[in-house]
Amino acid sequence: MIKIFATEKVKDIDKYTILNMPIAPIDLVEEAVTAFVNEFRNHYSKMHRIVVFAGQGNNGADALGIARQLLDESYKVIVYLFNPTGYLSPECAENKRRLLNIDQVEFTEIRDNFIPPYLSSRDVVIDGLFGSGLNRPLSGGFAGLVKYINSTPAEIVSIDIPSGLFGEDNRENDKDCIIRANKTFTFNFPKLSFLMPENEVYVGEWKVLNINMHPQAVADTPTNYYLVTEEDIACVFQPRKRFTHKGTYGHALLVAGSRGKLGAAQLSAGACLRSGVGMLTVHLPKCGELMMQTALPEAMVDLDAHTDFFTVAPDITPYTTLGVGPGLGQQIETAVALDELMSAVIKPVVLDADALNLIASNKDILNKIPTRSILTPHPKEFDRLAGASNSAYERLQKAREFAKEHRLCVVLKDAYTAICTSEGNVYYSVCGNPGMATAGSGDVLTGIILGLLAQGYEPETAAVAGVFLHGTAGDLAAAQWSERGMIAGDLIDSLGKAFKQVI
Ligand SMILES: NC(=O)C1=CN([C@@H]2O[C@H](COP(=O)(O)OP(=O)(O)OC[C@H]3O[C@@H](n4cnc5c(N)ncnc54)[C@H](OP(=O)(O)O)[C@@H]3O)[C@@H](O)[C@H]2O)[C@H](O)CC1
Ligand SMILES: [K+]
Repeated sequence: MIKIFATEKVKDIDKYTILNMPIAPIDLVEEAVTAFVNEFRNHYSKMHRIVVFAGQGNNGADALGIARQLLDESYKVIVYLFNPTGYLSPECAENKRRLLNIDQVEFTEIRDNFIPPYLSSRDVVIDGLFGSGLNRPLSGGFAGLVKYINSTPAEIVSIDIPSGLFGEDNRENDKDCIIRANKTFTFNFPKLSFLMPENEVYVGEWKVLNINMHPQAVADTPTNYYLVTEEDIACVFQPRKRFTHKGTYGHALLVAGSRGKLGAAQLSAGACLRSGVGMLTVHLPKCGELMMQTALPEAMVDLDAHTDFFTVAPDITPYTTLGVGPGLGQQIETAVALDELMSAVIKPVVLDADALNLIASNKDILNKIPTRSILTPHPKEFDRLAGASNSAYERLQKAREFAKEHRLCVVLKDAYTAICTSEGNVYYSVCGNPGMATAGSGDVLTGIILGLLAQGYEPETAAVAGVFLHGTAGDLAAAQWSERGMIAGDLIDSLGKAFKQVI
């Protein structure tokens, strides 16, 4: 897991690193500078003019160091250092001194008035005005400068974080006074704000660059936010032992489908079967029998009394666990049957789609859901459950509270899906792609998580690993069929390869 720290915690990690590595602050900056230049070189040739904007703190120190290293490599660079208060951090002052050692460097230090340079689409701006030390929204001259840079056609690359953007909560920020970068190269871990859809316009494409941090400081510094890596998922899975049988791997019950939405049941069931489950029974309205038995001979079918939708809670004794929701519909009889079903279960279940919509309009059911159950809402479904939010950040905080209050695991689906556990932790998966924004994709995720839960994985593990495998399958499907050409069924077809890649 990569820990995602609040920006103020980074300072503590820096301090610990400087004291215990030991490494001098100026050398830490130089590491950041080298990491940035190594990445920058891969994207921008010497054909571009590089215009560096540096601030007074260590983000500015990075910027001045980057200017120096790029000049050493014969890039054409001009540098503006903004120093309205006349104070530079020690590392910034030292990097200014080192930069000025270079003959004929084009360097301007601005104390008050500033006439901005003309910037064309061939220029690349390096934004090193403010980094993790930003402590209030930009105003005055800095706000004007940021607005000017944004108004030009120049490409913008931000150091660590776009200037003006906070690392976490931007609800109170002035949205016009934030650099709109094309790329952000950030140090050691993504900032939480990078994972919010509303900030994509500022962050652009982002990449984490590793610089030395003391491992003990990283290990000891607490956080509630984590980025899941392939290695984390690889070690979750136990090898399947030779002397095992289908009973070893659980018997899942999927309650899904209604007339016109039977495909959701089929997709979810297919994904569940491809996730290593021992047996799967699908509880369906009568109209789904032929389709399910034909499309998925591996699945067993348990028929509802009704022809078109779910009306009678099945006996759950034979099953290890159950998943409810894909394509279920929202009939009153379905709500009653769901209520009955939730009253009968005691072990964690997976709830998705219409199961969540029914719960949103019949909140009593919420109290009947077994603790540590997994809910997989997309943003609109979550808003129906917990009330509307003005931003993804606000929704995330609500999802954390909701998960803690109801002792559930909330999988908030989005470009970067957040898994919020009842302990208040959030696990992010950043694999997957916009090709997965297609009908049935969520049904597939429900099936995967159900399959893992039935095999006995802890609910939070099943949720995290399920989301990761789903995203990996999505990336494999996009590689084969393209983001536009892929459909949800391709995710199921790619699941086997996803397991092979991850484990
Ligand atoms: N481990 C790492 O990740 C490393 C990161 N590095 C780089 O260092 C910066 C963080 O540097 P820091 O000096 O802490 O902060 P900033 O450069 O962002 O600037 C802070 C100064 O800015 C002033 N400030 C804050 N908000 C505003 C504002 N809205 N308007 C004007 N001025 C503002 C603040 O001073 P005040 O006294 O006015 O509050 C600070 O002086 C990190 O982002 C990386 O780029 C290192 O290179 C090494 C390790
Ligand atoms: K910056």
